[in-house]
Amino acid sequence: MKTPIIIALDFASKEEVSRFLDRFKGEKLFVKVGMELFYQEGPSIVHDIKEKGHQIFLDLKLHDIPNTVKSAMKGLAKLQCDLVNVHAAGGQEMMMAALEGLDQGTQAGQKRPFCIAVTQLTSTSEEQMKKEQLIQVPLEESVLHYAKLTKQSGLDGVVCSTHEAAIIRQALGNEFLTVTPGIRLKEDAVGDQKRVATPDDARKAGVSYMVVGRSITRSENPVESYQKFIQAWEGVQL
Ligand SMILES: O=c1ccn([C@@H]2O[C@H](COP(=O)(O)O)[C@@H](O)[C@H]2O)c(=O)[nH]1
Repeated sequence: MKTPIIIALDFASKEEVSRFLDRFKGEKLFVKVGMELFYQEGPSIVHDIKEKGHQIFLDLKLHDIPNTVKSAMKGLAKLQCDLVNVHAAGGQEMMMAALEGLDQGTQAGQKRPFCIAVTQLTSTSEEQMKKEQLIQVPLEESVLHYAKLTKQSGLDGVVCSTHEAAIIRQALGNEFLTVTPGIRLKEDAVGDQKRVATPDDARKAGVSYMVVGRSITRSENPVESYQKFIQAWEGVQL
């Protein structure tokens, strides 16, 4: 079975990443490199992690004018990650430009990375969205709207919370990826996340991948915590 978990490597240095990955003793993982790590270490961190045989989601959430996003994606394609992303709020023209950049930057014989779009961040509540973004529809409707726009733009899926994953699959099909952060075991601290769910909820909603960060990376025993998440996904009572 493919791993249902993407581990968010929210570390500040490659040494911390190395120490963390070494604990898994060669097990092949799907990991996420986000802004914190990429801005500290640059593209070499992607090469280092790929060399160890792990799959990579490069989570830089591009959001700029179409021409800038296209050029940035052309460069990022050369890193040969498995998954990259943009913000759907950047609009259809920007998302299409992201794909064009990826196509142009992908070398012959290589596979273009999957490209997904962030709908509403899992740290955003409906109340915040209405007050701060002035979007006066239910949050689920806003997420579904962005997901439809993402699909129309030709992208491969979205980042959303587990709570919206089932309606997105229903509307846009099982092939359209739903990648869901905000995953916690019942006993875990929620922190800054607003739309959280358990691995069991995520499996029932049919999500493609769960993203888990601090519950694994800040755990005293990350390997054991990772296994707990897999078991919880499989419906094992912990
Ligand atoms: O809507 C989003 C988009 C991305 N993220 C990222 O996922 C992880 C979650 O980490 P936790 O420690 O499990 O909360 C983090 O890297 C975020 O940048 C997200 O949380 N929500």
